[in-house]
Amino acid sequence: MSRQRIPVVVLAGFLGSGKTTLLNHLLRHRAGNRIAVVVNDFGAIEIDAMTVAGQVGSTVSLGDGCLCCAVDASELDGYLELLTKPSARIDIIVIEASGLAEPQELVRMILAGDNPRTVYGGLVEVVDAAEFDATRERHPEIDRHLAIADLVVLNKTDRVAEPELRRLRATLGELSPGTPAVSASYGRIDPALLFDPAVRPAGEEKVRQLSFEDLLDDAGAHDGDDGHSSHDGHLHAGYESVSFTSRAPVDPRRLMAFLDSRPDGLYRIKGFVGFGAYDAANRYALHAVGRFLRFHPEPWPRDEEPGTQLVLIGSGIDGDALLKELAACEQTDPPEPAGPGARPGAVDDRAMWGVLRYVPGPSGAEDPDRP
Ligand SMILES: Nc1nc2c(ncn2[C@@H]2O[C@H](COP(=O)(O)OP(=O)(O)OP(=O)(O)O)[C@@H](O)[C@H]2O)c(=O)[nH]1
Repeated sequence: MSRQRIPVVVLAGFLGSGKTTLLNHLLRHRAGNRIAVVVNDFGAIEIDAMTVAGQVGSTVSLGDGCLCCAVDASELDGYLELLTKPSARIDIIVIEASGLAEPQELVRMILAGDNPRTVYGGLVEVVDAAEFDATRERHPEIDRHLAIADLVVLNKTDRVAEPELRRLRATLGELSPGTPAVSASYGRIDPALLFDPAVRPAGEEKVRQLSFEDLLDDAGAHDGDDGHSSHDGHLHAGYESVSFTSRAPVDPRRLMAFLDSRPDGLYRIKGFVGFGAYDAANRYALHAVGRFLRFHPEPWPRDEEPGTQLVLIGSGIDGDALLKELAACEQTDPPEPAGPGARPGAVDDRAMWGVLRYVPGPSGAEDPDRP
């Protein structure tokens, strides 16, 4: 089976919105993952959490200044090359955009990069609930950042009363239509929004030292997350996850119609799709984050029966309705035959065109949905 691509997540937000706090939270709750962080300044990152765990092998500091100014695309590619060396065994890369950096530039660089081991993992925009109006006045460009975000984290909700939060959520909904927004205090979002628990070879798990994370997890059983009270919100609050499994082949046109009209709030879709006779040799790894979508065909593993397995994650989504819509994508009729002159039994290739549009080419396809 081919090695999974490493998601590169961009973490953005204005000065003091809580990016570092959120990053530290992810580092402590990384579910066995090795996270590489690319930051301007290590000052506030809990290096202890990384070194005691001994699981974050590679970290790169970009020196002072705005990330986008400091790094051109070829330099960023170089860092990503380093961090994605198989020997580093990194599972996810988080790039913290400095307060003033234009996240759009960074996202473009990642999408334009030609590293076959990475995949865009989404732009997470952290918003300070208490300072949102003032920040918007000083930095109107925040509207632009929100418009291209894949996930909005409305942070510091502990500092704002519920009616005000409702107003903020409504404003975010207008500025970033369709983008899921999760509320948080101290950046405590569920890491499952961004990455999956690591699946490691059995031997490797045995040699893993007791990590800081394990200790925190033990403490968490008594004290609640991060030592804060557990009364102010369960980690899983604010989003929903549903799984779809089917042995029936999926109709490519129907699936594309479903994906093209995927509902507001559906943040991630991941898994594998089988298109039956339309491509019997391959399964298609599906990776969607926000409006970004990719398919990666790969041969079916020898011991695996063809089928489709997808996980959908979002906030404010109707899980049952989504599962019904996916079930309606199953092929009910025999595949359309190819036109006259084709070999007997051949199916109509055109059915797959919509899917193939999202398969990266040899030079790494630009996302058709991005400006
Ligand atoms: N009350 C409250 N304070 C928070 C929350 N999240 C972060 N803070 C505090 O806000 C301050 C700024 O948080 P950081 O995580 O450093 O913010 P940042 O976005 O990384 O800041 P820069 O790196 O300066 O852009 C710190 O003092 C945090 O402890 C929250 O949800 N509630």
